[in-house]
Amino acid sequence: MAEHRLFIDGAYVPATTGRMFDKRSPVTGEVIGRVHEAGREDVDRAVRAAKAALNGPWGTMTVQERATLLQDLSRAIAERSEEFLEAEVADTGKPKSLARVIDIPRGAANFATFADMIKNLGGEFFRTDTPDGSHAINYGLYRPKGVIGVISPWNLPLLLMTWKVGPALACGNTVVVKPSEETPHTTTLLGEVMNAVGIPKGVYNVVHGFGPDSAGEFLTQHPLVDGITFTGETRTGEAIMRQAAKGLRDVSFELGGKNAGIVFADADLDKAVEGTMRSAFANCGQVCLGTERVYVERPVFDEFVARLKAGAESLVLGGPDDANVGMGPLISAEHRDKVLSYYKLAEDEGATVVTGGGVPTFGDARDNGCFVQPTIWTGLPDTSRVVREEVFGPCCHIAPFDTEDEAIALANDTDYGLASAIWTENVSRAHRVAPRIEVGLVWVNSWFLRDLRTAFGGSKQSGIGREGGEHSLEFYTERSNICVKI
Ligand SMILES: NC(=O)c1ccc[n+]([C@@H]2O[C@H](COP(=O)([O-])OP(=O)(O)OC[C@H]3O[C@@H](n4cnc5c(N)ncnc54)[C@H](O)[C@@H]3O)[C@@H](O)[C@H]2O)c1
Ligand SMILES: O=C/C=C/C=C(\O)C(=O)O
Repeated sequence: MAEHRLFIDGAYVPATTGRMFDKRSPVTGEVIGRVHEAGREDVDRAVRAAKAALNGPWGTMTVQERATLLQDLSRAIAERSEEFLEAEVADTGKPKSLARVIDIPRGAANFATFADMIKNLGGEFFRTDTPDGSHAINYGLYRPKGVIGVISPWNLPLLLMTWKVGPALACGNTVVVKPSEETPHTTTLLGEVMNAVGIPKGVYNVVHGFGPDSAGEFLTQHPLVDGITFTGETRTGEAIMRQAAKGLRDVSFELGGKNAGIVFADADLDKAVEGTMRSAFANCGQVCLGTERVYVERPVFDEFVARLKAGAESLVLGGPDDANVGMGPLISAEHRDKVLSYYKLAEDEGATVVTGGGVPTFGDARDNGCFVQPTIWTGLPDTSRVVREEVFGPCCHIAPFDTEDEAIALANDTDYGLASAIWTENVSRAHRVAPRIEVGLVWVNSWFLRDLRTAFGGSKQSGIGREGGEHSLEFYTERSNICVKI
């Protein structure tokens, strides 16, 4: 059975608490790992190691040397991709067919992309006239922010953790990562790769544990942590922001969503159905960008609902190794209880259950896992909780609309502002509607199509700040302006 220790100052160490917690398989419910739970003392050691590493060989490396190391790291992840794949699917239960094309390659790309970008980071320059008839020159420089606390979730563990660690290291910072308690494996494994390629000790540290009164809180409260980057639930973001307020530490947050898909009658319905299938059910609906509200123009409403229903009912459910499987389990029994509570609530609120709404039976060990049926509802009012709250499961509600303005108003009628997908073949309409959706990311005739140079993040309660491309470099650095009187 896998045992996940902490990774501090380049070495795997047990937690000083002596405590461990179980990691269960979402596919069968069996215990598949034991995880060391870091205490305040362990987190303090990790943060101090990260602080010290800023002044070690890492701190004096040239940008070119750092970028070369990160390219080596990216290649090493790709070379060990089968190992990362096994670790990721064991923790999450997601299909290998998905993790092989999304999670693991992005783990490698997140280092390569920012290794390239950092080499081209320029700066601003101004020539300033002075009253004595001479002038001054002002130029901007970037420094690493310092020790970055990285708190990551369980839905895309390696992808989302490296999305932060990649640019943080490219900018010369050091990190202490607290991965989700549900998915400790790939973050721990990455420590081996860091050592193998020669990233100096103390640059990458991992502490395991939970949030409140555990490693997450100890890390975000630590006074030597200079910045905190967090992906997870909106309510957790609020708690972390309070913790970061002490000492005025900077935060970058990627939070929840209640994302709308808008399907116009002029859409290519094949594309719209295929895209909505992925956005609602991929990763068992556990993607922050996923579509949980679909608005469909009335003339194609019935056909769209029927085709999405057929698609959902054709999905094969099961474990990671079966190539026919299109949907795995939810992450945990606890999360399944939450999702099933929304399935029940939808019925209590008067939904028509188009398909699903329950738990599949397999007649084997998977019955002890965390599977739920892909589920589609219609008929709920805009005020219902199921239409307003993030479920984070394989489900969506579909409602009709009659006009473009109505579709935009419905899409914007939410506390969240992460992403949206618009389906139309009318290019003018696409450009007219997309800017009016109050979200950080709008996809037209696609979903989760990523270019890592672009701004990524959410408005309203979906986040604070943007990461991606130059936005990541902005968050993970401090600027100095140097003013030289001539
Ligand atoms: N916007 C995005 O890019 C994005 C991406 C992925 C997931 N998400 C969101 O993440 C959520 C699902 O992930 P989750 O359930 O792991 O989220 P979560 O907020 O429960 O946990 C995320 C991390 O925060 C830690 N944590 C919890 N309480 C803490 C505290 N008080 N102090 C410090 N750390 C604490 C957890 O241990 C975990 O590592 C969904 O809401 C989803 O929308 C958003
Ligand atoms: O579940 C949320 C997915 C987030 C994806 C990214 O942060 C990304 O693709 O960089």
